[in-house]
Amino acid sequence: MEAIVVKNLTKHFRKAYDKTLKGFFISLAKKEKRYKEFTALDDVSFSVQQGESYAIIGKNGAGKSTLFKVLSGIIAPDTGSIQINGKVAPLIELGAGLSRDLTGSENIRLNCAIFGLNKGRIKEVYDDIVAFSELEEFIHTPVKFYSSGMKARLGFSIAIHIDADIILIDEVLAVGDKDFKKKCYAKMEELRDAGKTLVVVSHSLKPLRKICDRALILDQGRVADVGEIGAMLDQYENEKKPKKKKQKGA
Ligand SMILES: Nc1ncnc2c1ncn2[C@@H]1O[C@H](COP(=O)(O)OP(=O)(O)OP(=O)(O)O)[C@@H](O)[C@H]1O
Repeated sequence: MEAIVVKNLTKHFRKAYDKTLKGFFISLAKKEKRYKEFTALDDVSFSVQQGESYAIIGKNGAGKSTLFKVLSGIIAPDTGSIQINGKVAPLIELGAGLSRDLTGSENIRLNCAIFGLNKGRIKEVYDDIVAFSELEEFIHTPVKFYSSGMKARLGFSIAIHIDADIILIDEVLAVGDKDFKKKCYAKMEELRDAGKTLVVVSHSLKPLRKICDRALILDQGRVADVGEIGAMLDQYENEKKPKKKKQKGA
């Protein structure tokens, strides 16, 4: 059975030509268009099977984060449909979902409640969340004083403990230290083996080879290819390599 079915998603953004105040008034006086339409997602369709570990790869600006935001319901697509079968834990932006003025501890309780855990279940998972995040010393400190790595630890730890069926992970591990990243990748393998569905965006391709079953390559908002992880990463890495200039006389 499919965990996620995405059909013909399109998302446009408006980009300002000239963001200065002067530019704004000049274009207003000239009755010019002040924005150009930019297509971040262009007719994107794919599906993720339940229990599958799925990578989304692509260059900077390819549309990966936009796709994740649409999948998590943070932004609406212009056209297309998304069907999600199961409870989603979105881990999409560093610190997203964490309230700056609340402590780590308060954020854990708040997020667990938002994701539907009852008091008893929150009590059960609370210690595991704190232990996995390794933030025991800072758990009563407001999150606004956390470093980006600390926020990533807390966010990841909450996301994997809220009894979700589908976990969306967007590059949040980029800021973590080496040991914590290793621990997270091992956890992701464990979650996959336990039958959870994972959708991962990362520029660190090596761990994806181990964790994921399939990958989708996004290129300028379009699906360039979908296939088995090894083949997709090889294809993507080869395309990324700068082409060697031909030697004269060669
Ligand atoms: N809110 C927005 N308003 C205008 N343009 C946006 C907005 N969000 C994203 N974009 C544009 O959409 C394009 C895709 O951005 P997105 O962040 O989805 O790419 P990405 O593949 O995640 O890139 P990266 O690997 O650098 O994180 C970019 O050109 C970006 O500037």
